[in-house]
Amino acid sequence: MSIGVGIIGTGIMGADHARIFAGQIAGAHLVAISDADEARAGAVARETGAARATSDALAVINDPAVDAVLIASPDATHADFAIACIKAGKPVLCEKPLAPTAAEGLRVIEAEVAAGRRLVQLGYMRRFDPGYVEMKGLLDSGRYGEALAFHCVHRNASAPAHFDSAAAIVSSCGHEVDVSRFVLSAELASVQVLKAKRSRHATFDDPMLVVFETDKGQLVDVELFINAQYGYDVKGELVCETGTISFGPTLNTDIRANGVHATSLAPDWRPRFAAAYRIQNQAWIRSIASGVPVGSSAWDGYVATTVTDAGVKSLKTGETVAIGYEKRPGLYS
Ligand SMILES: NC(=O)C1=CN([C@@H]2O[C@H](COP(=O)(O)OP(=O)(O)OC[C@H]3O[C@@H](n4cnc5c(N)ncnc54)[C@H](O)[C@@H]3O)[C@@H](O)[C@H]2O)C=CC1
Ligand SMILES: O=C1[C@@H](O)[C@H](O)[C@@H](O)[C@H](O)[C@H]1O
Repeated sequence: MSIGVGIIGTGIMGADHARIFAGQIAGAHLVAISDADEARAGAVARETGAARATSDALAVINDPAVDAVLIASPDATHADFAIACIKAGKPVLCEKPLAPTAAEGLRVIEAEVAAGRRLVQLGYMRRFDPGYVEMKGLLDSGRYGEALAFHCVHRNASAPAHFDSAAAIVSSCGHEVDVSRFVLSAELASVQVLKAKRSRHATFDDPMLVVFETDKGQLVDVELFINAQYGYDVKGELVCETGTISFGPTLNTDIRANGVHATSLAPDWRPRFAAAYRIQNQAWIRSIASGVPVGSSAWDGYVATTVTDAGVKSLKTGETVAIGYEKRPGLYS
């Protein structure tokens, strides 16, 4: 059986997901595409072979030929569309974040708990990135002892027009929140956000250093630099008791010339995490067929928003903020 997929939002990410579904995913076919800009939806539908294009997201969710929905519209729309999918009984792969704040994210948890089954997967695709997966596997093997600290670097070439300091914490650093919980199998207990000297290319606090302490006493530090100019660069180094684990170079081209040895960098996240998006989307389709959820759940999405809420609070004061969570419902145990 082939699963009919509908996509909401066909900007940078939605169009990329549509191309991934059109060319690289088994067991699924594109049915309907929506974007507030109908012409944009139409262009992506023509390019990817989706049957229908509309400006009405709810028409996609309620389309009888759509079995599952991918949400790639702006952050503030995610919770309402995810809840509409849950009410329609349709599995949904919702781009991160679950919502801009934990209060909004909790509404999705309530809807899913009321439905009594897991329908939401969050698009924290780093859980499918071969580098992070291997890092977690090596840590879990026990060969290097306990993880003590996790150094992370998250640099973008330039910020989208709508970005500010809080968006950098929610939308960019949210990835490190999710992937450090995944790699370390730990919860984040506190956060402190420190502002570095502001780059003259930035209109908000950039770079920032975000420091978390886990419930196991480990430190996770994230250099967040959204206007780094030179390219997209994501790094991670795990410091363990008897060794360190980091993932390899980000792109494939390796140049030796003029006395310099250089590795090319992606301009943004799409080429850097191409494998992760493809593996994530394929895993989502398989999980719909098998009924076994994979990846980040709505609960993981709620946790990430709770952590980033605390980060935004720390941003204002510079103080360390303790992070408190709601009780985890049995659906997510
Ligand atoms: N997992 C990842 O690595 C990444 C995830 N994202 C997430 O993906 C989402 C989309 O980001 P981008 O594609 O960069 O944004 P974008 O601005 O390029 O695209 C958003 C699209 O949604 C459309 N839209 C707005 N309201 C809508 C509505 N009510 N119904 C249907 N369409 C609507 C807009 O017209 C636009 O075409 C965001 O939530 C963002 O946080 C973005 C970049 C990378
Ligand atoms: O999710 C993403 C963007 O929204 C965000 O703006 C970037 O910083 C991330 O690297 C990318 O993966």
